[in-house]
Amino acid sequence: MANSRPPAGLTGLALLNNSQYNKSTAFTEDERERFKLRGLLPAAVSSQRLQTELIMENLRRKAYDIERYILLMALQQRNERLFYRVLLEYIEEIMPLVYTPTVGQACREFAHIFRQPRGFYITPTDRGDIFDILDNWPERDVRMIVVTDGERILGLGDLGANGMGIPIGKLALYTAFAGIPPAQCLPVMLDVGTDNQMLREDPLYLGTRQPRLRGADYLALVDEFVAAVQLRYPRALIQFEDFLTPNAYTLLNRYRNKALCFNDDIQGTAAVALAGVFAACRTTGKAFETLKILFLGAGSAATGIGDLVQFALVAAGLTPDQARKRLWFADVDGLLVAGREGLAPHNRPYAHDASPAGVIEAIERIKPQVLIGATGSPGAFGERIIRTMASINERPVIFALSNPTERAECSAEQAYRWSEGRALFASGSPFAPVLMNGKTLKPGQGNNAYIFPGIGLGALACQATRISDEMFLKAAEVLADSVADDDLRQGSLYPPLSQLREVSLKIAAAVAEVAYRQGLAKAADRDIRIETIRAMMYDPVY
Ligand SMILES: O=C([O-])CC(=O)C(=O)O
Ligand SMILES: [Mg+2]
Repeated sequence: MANSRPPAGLTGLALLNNSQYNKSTAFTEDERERFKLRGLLPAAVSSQRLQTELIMENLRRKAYDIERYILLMALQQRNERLFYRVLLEYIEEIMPLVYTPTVGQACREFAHIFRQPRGFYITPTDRGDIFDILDNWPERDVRMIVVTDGERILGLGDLGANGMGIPIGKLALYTAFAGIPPAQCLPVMLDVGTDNQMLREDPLYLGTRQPRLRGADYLALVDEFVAAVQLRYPRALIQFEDFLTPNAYTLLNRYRNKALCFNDDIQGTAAVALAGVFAACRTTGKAFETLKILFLGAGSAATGIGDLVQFALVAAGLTPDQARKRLWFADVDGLLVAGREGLAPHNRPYAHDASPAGVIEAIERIKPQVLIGATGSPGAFGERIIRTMASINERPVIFALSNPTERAECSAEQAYRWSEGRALFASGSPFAPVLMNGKTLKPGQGNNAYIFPGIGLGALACQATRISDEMFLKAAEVLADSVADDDLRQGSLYPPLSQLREVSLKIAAAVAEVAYRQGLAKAADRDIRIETIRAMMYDPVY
């Protein structure tokens, strides 16, 4: 879908200041005449190609990634199509700047690098008015909403209203990889306060300067938000992002059967991890249903993966009980076993009858083929843990999923070094290839960016009414099947980022198919071929 001509009457400086239609120096002679731009631009007529190179030249001149982030956000504010063109053409270089890891730093410093508002902010004082104030948003056809309350931003903790960088970054990926038009995307910050004292004391902090709203008042605010969205934007999909675990589960369970929504950290991360496990089976030759998996971390990402793996094991023929018994969880205090005090509800199904054990002892006892970290705790995979995994597995599968890079459980280099290059390693944030014994090993990026754009696109394409577990399982299968044998040989369990748009399309078509099969699709036209969906996608070319 090419972005069309400016609406009648949008001319002159107003056109140059409109990020959706601005082409800046690339307006042709003819357009300059028609749109009253003569005199407002230097004489040379540029092209989007040349402008792309200009952006890259300026970007590479900067000394810090945070400066590059600021440059790219400014570009997004003034020339949307150029921003997305740059992102798509230089994806390996740009994605780590607008997404993890740099977006993590951008959130930390959000108030200090603030230039212009973007997205929609809701505070406790808006109680009772949310439907009305949503009318202030200029777009009438919002389809994709990413909302956070900032309490668990990546592995960085409570960043309050600074967390707005995350919905903005996720939606940029929705447009780039799923072709959701920017005008249909809405980033939302539920600014219910922060318990991060340092932020509240920062004079530049831009959020509500009060302790977090909790309990019934919190739920009432989120209820009102979801209801207001359903009324204002009945076709919109709500993606919950970076909520702290208890709220993440509470909200998912509260709305999943009432609204078109999902939680990316629970369900998106689960599907990307499951896809990595499927792909690893292709390398190791082990049957998926014979695997045992140990999770380090007992938050929403870890148990989200556990729940989807269990679902997949049952789909592969195991009973729920047999499936659960293959999955073990540990945290800093060791194995989560039955009878341990203070177990959260989402952990209980996986707290098996066993004696307590530290992580190393647990690995020796359980002999898992797969170790998955979602702890937010850097260095959680120390040398002994990796070596123990490597001593019991020819090809140990090691996922260090915490973000950003500085929070990863171990680095790619460590996983390879401590396993003599045998580990099948993936991480949530990018790591550079590693040279080991003359062979280049390319770690894959096991990030939910491989999943959520396709889920969203598929759901919107068929006007899904709900997002189901089957959709995530299917997405994981499609993603695993998209990994080329060559990539597997180099150690990557995921396709290269450059294939994200194609992968998202394949996932979207598969998700729409599942939706029809499950009676969860409203669109009358059942023509869900990839080409039909491709034709709906936003194309940032002028
Ligand atoms: O944003 C990312 O890179 C992945 C993610 O959802 C998280 O770490 O919370
Ligand atoms: Mg997240």
